[in-house]
Amino acid sequence: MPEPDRAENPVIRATELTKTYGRGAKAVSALKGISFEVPPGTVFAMLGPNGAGKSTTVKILSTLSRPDSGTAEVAGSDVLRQPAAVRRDIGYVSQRPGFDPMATGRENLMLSARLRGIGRRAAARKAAELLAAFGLEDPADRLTKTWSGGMQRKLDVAMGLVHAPRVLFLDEPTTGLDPEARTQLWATVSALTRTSGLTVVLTTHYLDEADQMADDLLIVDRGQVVAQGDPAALKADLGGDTVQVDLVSTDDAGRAGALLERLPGVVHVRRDGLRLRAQARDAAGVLPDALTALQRAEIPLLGAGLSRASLDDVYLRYAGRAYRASADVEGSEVAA
Ligand SMILES: Nc1ncnc2c1ncn2[C@@H]1O[C@H](COP(=O)(O)OP(=O)(O)OP(=O)(O)O)[C@@H](O)[C@H]1O
Repeated sequence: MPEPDRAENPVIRATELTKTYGRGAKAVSALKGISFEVPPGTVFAMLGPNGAGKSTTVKILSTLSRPDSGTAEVAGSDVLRQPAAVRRDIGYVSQRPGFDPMATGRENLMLSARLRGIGRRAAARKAAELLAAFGLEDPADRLTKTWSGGMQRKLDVAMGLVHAPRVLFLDEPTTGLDPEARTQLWATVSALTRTSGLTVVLTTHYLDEADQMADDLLIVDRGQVVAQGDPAALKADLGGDTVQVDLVSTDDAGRAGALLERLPGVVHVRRDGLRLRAQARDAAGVLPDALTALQRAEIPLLGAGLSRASLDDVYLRYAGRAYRASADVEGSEVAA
C-alpha cells in the first residue's frame, strides 16, 4: 500500500477560523482561531470533548456554516467564494441518521446518487459497489428500519460516497455503536483511504477511536487547537511511559508531587484528582524509587503502577486537565 505523500499539497487548509454563536451576554465563542492542514489520502481526526468546536469546524469546511473570520480551502476551492465546487468534491455524514427507514439500503443509495445528478444505470452500479465495499449485500434489499445500528451507520457513510468525493466528513461516526460495529466501521473507512485515495476527516470524543483511526490528529479544546500530529508521535513526545500513584488523601498531593519530581529520570508530574502521573523515560526503573521515596515520607497509597503513554496523557499535557474530567464537565459519555 502506498504511504500518504505528505509532500503533496494539503487537501484542506484552514486558517485562523473564528465563529461566535449569539450576541451579547449569551454569545458563545465556538472557534477562537483554528488553523490546520490535512494531507491527502489520510484519516484526519479532530478529537475533543463535547462543545470543543469540532462540529462547527466541519460545518464550515463543508459549507454548511460561515466563519466570522478566517479562510478555508477544501480540495482546492475556497469555502466562501466557491461553495458549489467544494460541495461537488466532498461528502458529509452528520451525527444524525440520513437514510430513509422506509426504503431499502439499495434504494437509499440509488436515491442519494440520483440526487447528485448521477444517471439511473450508473447509480445502480455505484449502489452495488458500495453495498459490497461496506459488507451490506445481505440486507441490501430489506427495509433499513429492520437493520442493526451498525449496518445503518455504514449505510449513512456509504451514502456520503455515492459521487466519489475527494474528502469525506464524518461527524461523530460511531457514537452509540457497540464495540464490534465500531471496529468494523473503522476497518472499512481505513480501507477506503488506502485503496481510493479518499481523505476522511472525522470528529470524535472517543480517545481510542482517534488513536486507532487517525494518521493525523488535531486535539481541540474550547475552540482552540491544543496539539496536532500523528498519535504515535504525540505520545512519544511526552517523553516515555508513566508511573501512576494513587493517593489516599489530596492533602498529600503537594508533597508527593514534589518528591516524584525530584526523582532521576522523571520528566514531569501531573495531577488528576487523587492520581499523580510521573512521566519518565524509564518508568519501570523509576517505580521502585518512587515507592521508596513515598514510603520514607510516610505518604499512604491506595495503589501504584505503570502505564504506557496514552492519548489521555497527551490531552492532559496539552489541555492541562484530564480528558475524562473535561468531558464529564460538558456532560458527555466517554468510552472506557
Ligand atoms: N447553532 C448554535 N447556536 C448556539 N450555540 C452553538 C450552536 N452550535 C454550537 N454551539 C455552541 O458552540 C460550541 C461548540 O459547539 P460544537 O458543536 O462545534 O462542538 P463539538 O466539539 O462538535 O461538540 P459535540 O461533540 O457536542 O458536537 C458549544 O459551546 C456549543 O454549545
